[in-house]
Amino acid sequence: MRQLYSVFFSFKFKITTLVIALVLFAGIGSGGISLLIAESELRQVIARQELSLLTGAAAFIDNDLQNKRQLLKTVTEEINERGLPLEQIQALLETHETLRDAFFNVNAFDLDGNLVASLRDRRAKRVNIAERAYFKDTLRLQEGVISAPFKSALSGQPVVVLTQPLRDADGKLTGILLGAIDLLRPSFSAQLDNLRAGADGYLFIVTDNGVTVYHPDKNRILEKGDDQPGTLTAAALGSDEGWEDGLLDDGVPVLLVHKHLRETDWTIGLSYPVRSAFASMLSVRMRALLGAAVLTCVAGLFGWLITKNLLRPLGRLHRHVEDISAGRADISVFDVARKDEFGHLSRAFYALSQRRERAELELHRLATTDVLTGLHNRRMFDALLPQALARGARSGQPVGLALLDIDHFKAINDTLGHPAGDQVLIEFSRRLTGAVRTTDTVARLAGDEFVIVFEQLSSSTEMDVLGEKILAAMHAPFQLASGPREVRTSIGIALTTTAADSAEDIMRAADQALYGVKAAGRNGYAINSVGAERVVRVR
Ligand SMILES: Nc1nc2c(ncn2[C@@H]2O[C@H](COP(=O)(O)OP(=O)(O)OP(=O)(O)O)[C@@H](O)[C@H]2O)c(=O)[nH]1
Repeated sequence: MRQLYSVFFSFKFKITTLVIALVLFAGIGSGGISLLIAESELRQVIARQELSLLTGAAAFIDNDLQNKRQLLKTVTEEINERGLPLEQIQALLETHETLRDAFFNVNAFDLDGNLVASLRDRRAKRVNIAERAYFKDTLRLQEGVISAPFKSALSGQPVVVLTQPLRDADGKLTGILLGAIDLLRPSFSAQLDNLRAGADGYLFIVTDNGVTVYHPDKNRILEKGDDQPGTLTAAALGSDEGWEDGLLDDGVPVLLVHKHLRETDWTIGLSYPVRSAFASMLSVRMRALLGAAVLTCVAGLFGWLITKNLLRPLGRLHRHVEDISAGRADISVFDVARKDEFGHLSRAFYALSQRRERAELELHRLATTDVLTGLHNRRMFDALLPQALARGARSGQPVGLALLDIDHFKAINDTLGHPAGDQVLIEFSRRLTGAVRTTDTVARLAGDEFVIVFEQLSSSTEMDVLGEKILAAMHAPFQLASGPREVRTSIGIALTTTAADSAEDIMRAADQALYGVKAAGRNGYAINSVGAERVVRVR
């Protein structure tokens, strides 16, 4: 749990999360923008494609209406030119086979709107169309019109009629000729039924009043469509041609393409569900999302590996600091040659550690050195003596220890003052150090008490020479500020006899020897062996 917690808060985790977030942002951002652009382009392409399909359908209907109108006009002109009375029109109509193909029925009406001829049924019931708008319009305009779709009184079918005015030889109106188109008959709708947009798109035709002229669902023919803003009808009637987004009654989003017909006030529309219109785009989108997800995973993995690799020097630096703190390594492990930030950090740590090491050394020096003389102090001596004894025990060579006390030092202090006493102590130390080998250990124990440890003694007589040498070193008067001063010293020397002799043993023996020298009048040395009861007075 704790490990998991530290992973979450690790720099590595944060960087990796950042990398993934950036990749996601960039991926989704650029992918999304590309998809949007592509979708918008594709929408234009599809809409244009559908509009061209619709233009073809519109041209077909326009041509069909024009041909029918032309046919009706030709028959009307023939009637008018021949000055045929209304009662002879029935016979003439029956001679024109093409009328049967073009129209569901062709009728003639007199000026009162009464039926006078019917191509398909001579005995058709005598209907009156005087109140029909297309009848009135034809008489008023004295030219042919196309009616709004309506339910035929004769056939009961939804129809649209084309009219032409009939005239006598003098050019006076005598009635109208009317060609009916059955909106449910294949001759009108078959071609449109075949024109479909995809599997679930369809064509429809509405009049300017929003009445449905054609719809694949035949029940909707003659229905007045909802022309509220946002509906298919409103969109279709909105402009001459174009495309826009729409919604079906059941909320299905559709691409709506529409075009106004040339021959009449109808608009042909095409409703194409977005789902199938953009099926290829949607599949591209899915694949793009999948690709982005895979890319994100791969980027995350690479981000993790790269971050891990990049941060490796930081981990090493951390381990080095820990190792140095624990004393397992020294500061040379820092990689100060690196040129990057980790190099800067390593160099900073190196410098910091160097300063700390120097401070520690200084602290150690202060703790183990006698400030006045610069010799080892008592603490250091206590540490060094057992080491020297251990070395002697290993090599089998005796260890010698000389304990020194300046004779009547108190008198120097008392007569010449403390600073003169200090001067004597300093000069005494200098001469003492000069009289012995550099490998011998010289320390100031306290006040005017000094000690020397001798190692690797070749013979016990060597200590005699050393005693003499020290006495001789002090022989010349000390040059003090107050003038020259004789300084003498008493030396008690002890020698180890067995490897088991301890620091206390040899100190005690040296002390005994020193006591002996003092008792004998000072300014001399005596040698004692550890374990011996008698001090051998030498001088
Ligand atoms: N100037 C000076 N005096 C010190 C220092 N440390 C201790 N003393 C003095 O050294 C003297 C040591 O006196 P002792 O060793 O007891 O007396 P002594 O006169 O040497 O007598 P013997 O050793 O018996 O000859 C004392 O008076 C201390 O005050 C120091 O650092 N500087």
